[in-house]
Amino acid sequence: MPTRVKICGITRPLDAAAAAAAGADAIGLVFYGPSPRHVTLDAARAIVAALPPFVTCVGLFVDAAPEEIEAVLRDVALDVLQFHGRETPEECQRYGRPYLKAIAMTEGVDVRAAEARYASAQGLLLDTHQKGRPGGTGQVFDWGRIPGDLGKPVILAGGLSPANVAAAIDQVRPYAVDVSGGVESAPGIKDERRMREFCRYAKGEV
Ligand SMILES: O=C(O)c1ccccc1NCC(=O)[C@H](O)[C@H](O)COP(=O)(O)O
Repeated sequence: MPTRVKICGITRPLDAAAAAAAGADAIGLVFYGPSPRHVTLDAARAIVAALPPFVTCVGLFVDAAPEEIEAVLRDVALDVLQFHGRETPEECQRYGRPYLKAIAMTEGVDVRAAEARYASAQGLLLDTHQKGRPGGTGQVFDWGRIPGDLGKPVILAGGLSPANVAAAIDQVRPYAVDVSGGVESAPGIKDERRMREFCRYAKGEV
């Protein structure tokens, strides 16, 4: 089975359609105000409407209030939630949707303990840790810190690009790869050619 690809931080309907055409299995919408990739409810609805069938839409939150998440869920057809903050497992699962828990790959992180704690998660998204930046850092972390015997699907994130995604997959063997800055021409603006390249390398087509 080829490695799945999630392209995160989509802010425009045309980028969503281009991501799907490039071969992305999922796209991510950032509902976190301080991010340059933050989307409004109107933008999110338009992006979802631009997606063909069978492309998963993931909504991303950072310690958001439940009322905020519920308001998004009422308006936007999200398939999966992704939590990048200090949300507890109970907070992640209260919406009755599948969810991914992002784990910041700090020096001393215990990924196995995180896996046990977030037993209800559909998968773990392992991302670079940078103080004050809960995601979208554009930086790679040391993939050697990922235990090889995790039971849950691993979504590898952090500084991936067409240039390094094949090596990352070779070393980590993740369930999926997640990219944002590595396929952009500017924050929040995706580059069609880079998305195509990324998907081809991730799926072993080159
Ligand atoms: O993308 C953001 O701006 C962002 C802000 C706050 C929390 C998460 C955010 N992105 C989450 C993602 O899933 C990114 O794709 C992931 O962090 C990798 O980003 P990059 O290193 O730029 O590929």
